[in-house]
Amino acid sequence: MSAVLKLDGLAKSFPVGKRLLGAPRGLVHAVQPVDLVVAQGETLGIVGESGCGKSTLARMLVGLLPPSEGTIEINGAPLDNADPAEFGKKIQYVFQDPISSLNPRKTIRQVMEAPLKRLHGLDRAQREKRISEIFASVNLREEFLDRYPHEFSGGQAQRIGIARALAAEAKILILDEPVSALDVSVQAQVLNLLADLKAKLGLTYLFISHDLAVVEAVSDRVAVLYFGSVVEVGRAEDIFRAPRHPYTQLLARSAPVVGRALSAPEGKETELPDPLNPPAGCAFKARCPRATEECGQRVPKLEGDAAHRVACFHPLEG
Ligand SMILES: Nc1ncnc2c1ncn2[C@@H]1O[C@H](COP(=O)(O)OP(=O)(O)OP(=O)(O)O)[C@@H](O)[C@H]1O
Repeated sequence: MSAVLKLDGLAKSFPVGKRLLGAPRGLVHAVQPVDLVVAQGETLGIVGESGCGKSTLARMLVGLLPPSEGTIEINGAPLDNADPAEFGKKIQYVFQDPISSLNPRKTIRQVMEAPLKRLHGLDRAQREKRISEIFASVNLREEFLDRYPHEFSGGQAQRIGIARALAAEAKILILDEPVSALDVSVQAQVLNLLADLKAKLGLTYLFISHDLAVVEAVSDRVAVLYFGSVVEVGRAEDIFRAPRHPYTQLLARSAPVVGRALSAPEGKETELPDPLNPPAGCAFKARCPRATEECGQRVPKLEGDAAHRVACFHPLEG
């Protein structure tokens, strides 16, 4: 497996309750040190409930947030946080709601031209040619180029979001809930388009979603996030059919229907722990049917073979 993306101890904490002078009142550990390797051409799904750190992880990966710790490597070279253009050529972000991520006063042509000028220094004729090619590849008509973001339906807007990401010529796309805001019929079209583009252009995807059915359908492997940590990672079919972490099992049971959002699973407690006062030991123990005293004493490490790793002292048989 050739690793195209490698995260080493990548973590983010936010100081909260900052006083004018002096130290903050506390730290929210939004993402605890994460180690992950993504292979060339792979789709890695990232699932977890609201608040588990998905967006924070995604924003670090595209250089929108500096990590507190750890490194991001692409093809063996660490990314330099101080050089956003370099980031942009390697990793791009596709937002859940592309319309609100676009400047409402810019035409789609201006939106598309920006990365071609800034990242690749193309002249006008080269830009026009490239935009035509990209628009054809995402099945958008060129007459759309002179319109403004609000003039598009959800599905068209998401194609524009994808087209903009492709303009940077990055080979890794972070897809953050890319179809969650779309009707189910349009979701399928956008997912098919993403699959075609991946095959044609040799892309690698990180697909973030709280919709387990979608993640299962598109992912080769899946990482399950809980309270800022990866608690299980493995092949998609193993994660959903033979989960080893009790949290993954609860998730899989709580979202059996296509398109159904991942709701807080039923357990002893349904709340995530307080991020300002994280519990000792395993963060899932208060909700876990298998918890023992040991779980309150130490934090379980992500262990297992390369194909399937789980952070649990009492994993299921799978
Ligand atoms: N700028 C910030 N300052 C303080 N805390 C933050 C900040 N951004 C995120 N957090 C906290 O970090 C944790 C992870 O948030 P994050 O938005 O990454 O989760 P998420 O899984 O993407 O949730 P959602 O699906 O609701 O977007 C949460 O406890 C959140 O409150």
